[in-house]
Amino acid sequence: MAKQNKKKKGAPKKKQLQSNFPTKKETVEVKDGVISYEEGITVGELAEKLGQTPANVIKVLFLLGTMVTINSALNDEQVELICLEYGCECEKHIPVDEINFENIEVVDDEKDLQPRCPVVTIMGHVDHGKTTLLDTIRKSAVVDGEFGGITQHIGAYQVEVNGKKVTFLDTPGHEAFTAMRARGAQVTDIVIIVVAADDGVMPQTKEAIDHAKAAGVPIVVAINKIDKEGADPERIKAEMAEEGLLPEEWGGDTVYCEISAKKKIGIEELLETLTVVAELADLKANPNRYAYGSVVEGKLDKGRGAVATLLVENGTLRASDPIVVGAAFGRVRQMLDDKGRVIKEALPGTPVEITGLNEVPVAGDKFMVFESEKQARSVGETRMKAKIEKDRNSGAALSLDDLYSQIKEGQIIDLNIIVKADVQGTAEAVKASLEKIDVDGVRVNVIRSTVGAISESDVILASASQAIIYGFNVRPDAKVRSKAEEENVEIRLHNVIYKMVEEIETAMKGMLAPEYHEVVTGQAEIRQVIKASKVGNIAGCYVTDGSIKRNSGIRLIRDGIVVYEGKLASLRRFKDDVKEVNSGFECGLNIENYNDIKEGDIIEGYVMEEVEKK
Ligand SMILES: Nc1nc2c(ncn2[C@@H]2O[C@H](COP(=O)(O)OP(=O)(O)OP(=O)(O)O)[C@@H](O)[C@H]2O)c(=O)[nH]1
Repeated sequence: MAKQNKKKKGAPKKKQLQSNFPTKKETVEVKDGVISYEEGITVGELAEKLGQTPANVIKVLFLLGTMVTINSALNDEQVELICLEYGCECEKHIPVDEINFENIEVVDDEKDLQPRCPVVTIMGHVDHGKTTLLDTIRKSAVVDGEFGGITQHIGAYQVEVNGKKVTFLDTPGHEAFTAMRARGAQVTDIVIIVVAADDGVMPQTKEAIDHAKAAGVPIVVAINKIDKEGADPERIKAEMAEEGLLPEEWGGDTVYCEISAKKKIGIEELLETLTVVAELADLKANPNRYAYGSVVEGKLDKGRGAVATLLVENGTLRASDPIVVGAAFGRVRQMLDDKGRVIKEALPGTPVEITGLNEVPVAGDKFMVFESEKQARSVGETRMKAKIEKDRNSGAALSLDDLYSQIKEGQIIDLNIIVKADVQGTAEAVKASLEKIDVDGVRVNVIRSTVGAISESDVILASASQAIIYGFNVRPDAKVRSKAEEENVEIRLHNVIYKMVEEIETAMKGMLAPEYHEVVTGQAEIRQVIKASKVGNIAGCYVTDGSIKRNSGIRLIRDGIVVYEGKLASLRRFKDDVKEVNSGFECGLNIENYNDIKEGDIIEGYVMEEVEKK
């Protein structure tokens, strides 16, 4: 026993981690003259596929300055070079299991399993006290003096009850729960259904019961607001019993706790009950494997880029792990726990916030850690392509300008739209407003509505489905803009929903005749921030694209998000005021009435040009 206690807790070394994928090799269809290979192919294996001796293959690489042996694993570039030498094409094969990792069934050996903490969701009718209960529990967990009581919102948090951890999903209500389940993510182990003692079983209480039952998870009923006058817990029990949740004391098997979330009555008992229910559920996981799990929340952060809250379901997640999350990929750059502390590893049942992904994933997406970054990248890219393919909406679409002429021709037109916004709420609001547009002959299809900067994958999807991209408080960078030009994809940028709707409606009615339209003149990158007492912060910039004009409008962009829109207060080269600075030159500038600039920010200049009426 003593020996066990001494055993170092936490995760084993990387080398000892188990893979999440079955080891059996798939049979791969062989095409003439094309060598199919998988990640980690060795010199010997490739030689055999090419019908060469390993010595020949070793020689090819030797002549290129690389020493290998028969058992060395080759990277993609080396495989390509060798195949080229023998006049063959090569094609990397990624096993289906890896691409569709949602479907793999990981089976752990009983001996590897260790108890893990439960994940709890709180559901119940409006105003019955879900949010108050979540807050009270969160605060109850903060030990005096610990981190000054600071907790950050990452979508989930953990508390400790008698030395055992319990994870709470921080989004009350069953919408989040259902959305996750609809995406195949069942992360909740226990559901607390909150019922107000002075109210009773209401429609959403019933819905919550249905959802919990459908998910097959244990239910704990929290009768809340027992401090209130008119509170009648016995009546609640009777009403809940009618819904099939017979209390233990009445001979059933549902545990009831009487609490006041506001007055902090019965909270400890409720938490203890959760640990007991969790123990009965015998929740276990294997920390000795590569991590996988689900996304609780995804967002685009102004300073940190794509940020995701992940819940580790099995395995151990560690900083710098190569990871695929939904269709995004990257390396876990920074990993924070729910208290905002940087951590190096996260065990099963733990919620963490990570950065380092190339796109923002959505709640319910699955994540999987891979053994190499290259593997993560190829799986991520394949999944992105598949996602684009899936999102692709058939049907002809068009640019806003020629919408009317097509409507006049009497065709029913599909106007495909991709919405990108800085926050989830806006993305949803924009999507909803667009879908409400009602003009004869036009069907508005929002084919993608996500949070994040406008990316190349959006342009590719737009090009494939002839869609228009609408950006809300987000901007394409120069690379994305040139890709859009190349693909003839229209990107329209707005920050007021009704104006966007108006624009589309007028276009539909054939009245789209903008007097002016915006032309981006160029972009500059802030390389240095110089503090000057009189005029505020001066941005030392390098013009990366086009030109920046003294009199133009400007936008300040940070990680693809517009943080400010306004005018320049000055534009200088060395000590002289200038009218324009071209690409490849440095300049100093400051923004009228705005000081919060940072190194790495992008200044985008634009002018309004009159458009000839057609
Ligand atoms: N007296 C009393 N009031 C409570 C208690 N718990 C919550 N309340 C109050 O009830 C109201 C609703 O509580 P919320 O926690 O916002 O309820 P909710 O279920 O999260 O509501 P929605 O987010 O709208 O679904 C608030 O005014 C709370 O202060 C309690 O134990 N006793």
